[in-house]
Amino acid sequence: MTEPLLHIDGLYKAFGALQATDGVTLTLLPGEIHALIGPNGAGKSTLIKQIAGGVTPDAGRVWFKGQDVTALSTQARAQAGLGRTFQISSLAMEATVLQNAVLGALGRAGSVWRFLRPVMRDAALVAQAQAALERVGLADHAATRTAELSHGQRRLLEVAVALTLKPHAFVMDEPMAGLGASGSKRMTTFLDGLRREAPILLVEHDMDAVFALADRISVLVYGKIIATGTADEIRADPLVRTAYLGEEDVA
Ligand SMILES: Nc1ncnc2c1ncn2[C@@H]1O[C@H](COP(=O)(O)OP(=O)(O)OP(=O)(O)O)[C@@H](O)[C@H]1O
Repeated sequence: MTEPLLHIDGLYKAFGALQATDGVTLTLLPGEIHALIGPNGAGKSTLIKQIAGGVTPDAGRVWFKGQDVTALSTQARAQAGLGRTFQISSLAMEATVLQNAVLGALGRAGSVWRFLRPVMRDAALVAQAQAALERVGLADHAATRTAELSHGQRRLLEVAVALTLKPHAFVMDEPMAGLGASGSKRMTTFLDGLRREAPILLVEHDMDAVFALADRISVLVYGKIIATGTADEIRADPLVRTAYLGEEDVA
């Protein structure tokens, strides 16, 4: 049997009386896009934060490439090859596109800001950043101030930033959010190709993208996974139809 790259084993997280994740177990296999869907407030972002670091689980373990990473910081998980894109932009808006990508390649943020000038003279880092920009189609915008990018371009830049660390797996929180039809299509095509190099755990509300891309879909409702399966299995699942997908969405 194929070993999962990422194995989430019984994760729990409560915020006061609210059980945001309630014993979530799932795997991410090499080469796949595993989409995680569910209504607003189901616990998807909390789960992603527990996987990538940032939210410490009350119980449960996160295994990445056979290693227990539950106690590792977000940065250590990123350095270990777990790439992440955020729901809310983590880009430095006043920096150029290339500078953001170089910060990504450095694997750190914030505190490194004051060292940015010397870092921009590091040829290897800059080359790594440029290669990532090339892959997402932003090479021509390297010198552009990030604030001047369109929303869709910023989303692609976030993916490029994550790519600079050459991740072995991705967790992505709503990469399609706010993209127009053409932006979504472009991102869908990009993610479709990316899965061969690094599997993707994809949290996404855009059902067209989810059903077009996902090898497997898990449905999270009130912090619990109520179903996992292929797009066809999920469409046909009566529990999912009742709990989440409107009949019109699955027709
Ligand atoms: N830091 C926090 N403190 C208190 N409650 C929180 C915190 N983070 C999340 N919650 C609550 O936990 C529940 C799950 O939230 P979460 O953001 O994980 O859901 P989600 O499925 O990602 O929702 P959406 O699709 O709207 O992004 C929600 O009721 C939310 O209000």
